[in-house]
Amino acid sequence: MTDNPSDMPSEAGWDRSLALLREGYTFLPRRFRQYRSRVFESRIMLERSLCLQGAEAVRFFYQPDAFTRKAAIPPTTLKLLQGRGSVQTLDGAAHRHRKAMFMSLMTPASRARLIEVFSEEWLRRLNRWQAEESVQLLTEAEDILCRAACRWAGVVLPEEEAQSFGRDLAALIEGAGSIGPRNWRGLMSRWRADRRLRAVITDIRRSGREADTPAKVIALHRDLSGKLLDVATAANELNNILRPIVAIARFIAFGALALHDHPAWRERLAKGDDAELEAFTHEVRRYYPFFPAIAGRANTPTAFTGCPIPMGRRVIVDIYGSHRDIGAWQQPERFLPERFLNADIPDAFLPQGGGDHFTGHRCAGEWITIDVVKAAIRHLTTSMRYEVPPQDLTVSLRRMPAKPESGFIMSRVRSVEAMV
Ligand code: HEM
Repeated sequence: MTDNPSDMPSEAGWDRSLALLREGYTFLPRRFRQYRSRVFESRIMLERSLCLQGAEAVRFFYQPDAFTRKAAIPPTTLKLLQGRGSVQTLDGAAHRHRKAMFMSLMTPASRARLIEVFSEEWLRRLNRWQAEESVQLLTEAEDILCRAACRWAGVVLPEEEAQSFGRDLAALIEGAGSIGPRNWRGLMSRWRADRRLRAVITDIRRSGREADTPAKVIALHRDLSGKLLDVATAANELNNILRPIVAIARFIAFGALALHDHPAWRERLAKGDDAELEAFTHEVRRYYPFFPAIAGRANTPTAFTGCPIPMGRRVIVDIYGSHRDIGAWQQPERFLPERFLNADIPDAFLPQGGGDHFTGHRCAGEWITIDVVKAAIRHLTTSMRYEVPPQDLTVSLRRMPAKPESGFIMSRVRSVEAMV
């Protein structure tokens, strides 16, 4: 392990961005292994960047106010994900103030309401699935989640627009980890989604709608100087709760894959033990690849295990590799939900960031994600029966964001209710 600056491995030569795109989730872990170090320097996205892995790196990176997310990721990725002027691009008091607004949408009652509409949409769709020969879970879950998210947030969509809006939000996620056509499609979707959501914000402000929906909370939020957010920023923040809810479809598809690969767990979960369901959900978020890494820039000069980090230096924390780190996990290559039963959650677990939800940049929607994945797994194990026909269920580590290749196809879907 590297403990002093002179030992820090450094990749000399050319920029490694193309290698990163080619190697996907394996880019960082491969180099940590090769250098036998939890820190190395490389030139990525045209800039010297320090790459870190493991529990100590997570604790270091998530020290309060240590790293800004400003200009830390390429503009094309930022545009498809959090967007300019979003909570993620803020720091200090301005960040905490905006983050408090997001966290006010994450109360137990608000989360329960989302799960209620999610389950209604799922069961409605289940009726339709019974008439189909087969369905693809990933795209179906994206559509269900878009409808549920809009109902929960108070974004009213005519039926004929609901599906295309869901597709646009899904295209933002699909395009974020790539260059070329997938990214361009995402940019077009971004333009359409922005236009639609700006109209929603303007309408709420004009009509002064009564119900306290998340969309209204965002539309009427005031910054620290008491001013409403400009319409584009408010629409962007509304997108920042809708799009990531649609993104949960990936964890649902991975959850279905895990049930398929581990039938003993399907039986265990059908008994409805909440602690087991939660452990299974955490293991799905650990085991399967989603966000590969988190990037930030040092707010002040600092050092990691003796390696100096000048102010402004980009630091990249490896999520996928930290989830497979043998220093933090026993048998990390195996899918073992038991590891989360009656055990503290290790610091090296950061599928949605680390640190504090309220004061740091940790994902505002982590609790919602856990709730939704649990609800979906509950439906897959108790509300329905289905077959898994032959298909390509491989998960390519070169494709970001990853997914089961076939999107997880289910056939002969039957509602348990219809069977009794
Ligand atoms: C689908 C699963 C999700 C994944 C994998 C995910 C992942 C992440 C990650 C890695 C971060 C960055 C943390 C950092 O910069 O340190 C983040 C931030 C964020 N996420 Fe999520 N997220 C998910 C779902 C959600 C949901 C459902 C919502 C809202 C309903 C949400 C809203 C946000 C917001 C607002 C931020 C910015 C927080 C800040 O900068 O303070 N995410 N998420």
